[in-house]
Amino acid sequence: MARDIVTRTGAVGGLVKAASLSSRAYVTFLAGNGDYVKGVVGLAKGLRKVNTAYPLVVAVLPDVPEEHRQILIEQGCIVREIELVYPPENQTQFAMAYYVINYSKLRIWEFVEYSKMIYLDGDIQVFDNIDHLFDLPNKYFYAVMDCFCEKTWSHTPQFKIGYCQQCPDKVHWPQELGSKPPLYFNAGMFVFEPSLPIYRDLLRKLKITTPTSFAEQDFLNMFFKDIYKPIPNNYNLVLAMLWRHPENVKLNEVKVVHYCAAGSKPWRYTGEEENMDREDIKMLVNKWRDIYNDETLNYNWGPGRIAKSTPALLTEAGVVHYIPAPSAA
Ligand SMILES: O=c1ccn([C@@H]2O[C@H](COP(=O)(O)OP(=O)(O)O)[C@@H](O)[C@H]2O)c(=O)[nH]1
Ligand SMILES: OC[C@H]1O[C@H](O[C@@H]2[C@@H](O)[C@H](O)[C@@H](O)[C@H](O)[C@@H]2O)[C@H](O)[C@@H](O)[C@H]1O
Ligand SMILES: [Mn+2]
Repeated sequence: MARDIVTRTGAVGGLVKAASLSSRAYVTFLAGNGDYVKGVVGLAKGLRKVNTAYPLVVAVLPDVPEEHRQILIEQGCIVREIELVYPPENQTQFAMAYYVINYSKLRIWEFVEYSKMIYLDGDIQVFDNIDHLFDLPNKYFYAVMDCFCEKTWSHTPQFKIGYCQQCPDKVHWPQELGSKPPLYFNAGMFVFEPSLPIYRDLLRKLKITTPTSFAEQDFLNMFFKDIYKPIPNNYNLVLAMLWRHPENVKLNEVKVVHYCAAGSKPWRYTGEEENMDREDIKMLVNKWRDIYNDETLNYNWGPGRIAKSTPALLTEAGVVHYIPAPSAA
């Protein structure tokens, strides 16, 4: 492939193009001026801890303040501003009101300077190296299957009859409901190839698609249903799996944890919500915090210049804001 490009577009252009075609990166998404920036800092440090060979790109909406962008740059992230993507006018009750901003995740298909990317939500942590996923065959969309058993799914036929793709033999899909729903992925983590034609097709189709409760996750499932390939739960442990399908979880083999259950965001965890007093949840929250607070995982800018510590987690006196001073070096 790279050789073809060099002959077609001349040596220099071709080499540059070939180089970019082989470039890979992790990418996450950050919106607002709230505390999700801590999630992204934790993710950056977690990827460093597992010695990934690839950078972390952060797609930020315009409302992410300069102070937060600086914190991310300080931690070695590549910060790229993206524009908001509005869903079509709708009366949809999203499962979470703020899901409306999640459509902006679609902008990452425009990052064509990368040949392959792994998208990770800001509330995800990577505890084992997953760089090998970049070598999965191209032209497919890889992600972990979601679970339909949380009450966030109570509006769906699956939930109402107790059907879940995580245990398809427990409650069979009844004929009278028509064909079984296609395999459905959690959009907190996926392996994809940026592409302008796909990007344009996504935005064009979004304009004519009625939004539904899981916002861009539902839309991405519709859009990629013909090329979606499930990967093992170990690559995106949706926390609810621990109490909904414990038989499908081997905690010591889990590589990626997705803190998406209500009350589980480690940077604001109090332990008060349902299931949050479980020992496995407490262990996973502490694992995330250990990485977040580990100063040795701060970005190393070279001799004598290590990134300063990250914004402190909630302290008794409330959040301690950290504003990185411009470096002397
Ligand atoms: O105020 C917000 C809400 C969401 N997000 C981003 O959007 C992703 C999806 O939202 P969330 O993870 O909360 O959804 P869940 O996976 O819990 O349903 C987050 O991980 C962040 O990357 C953000 O940056 N700021
Ligand atoms: O905007 C829709 C969101 O939908 C997904 O979260 C949901 C979903 O996984 C449900 O199945 C769970 O029950 C629920 O807890 C969880 O929040 C993605 O994680 C997130 O990135 C984002 O796409
Ligand atoms: Mn999430």
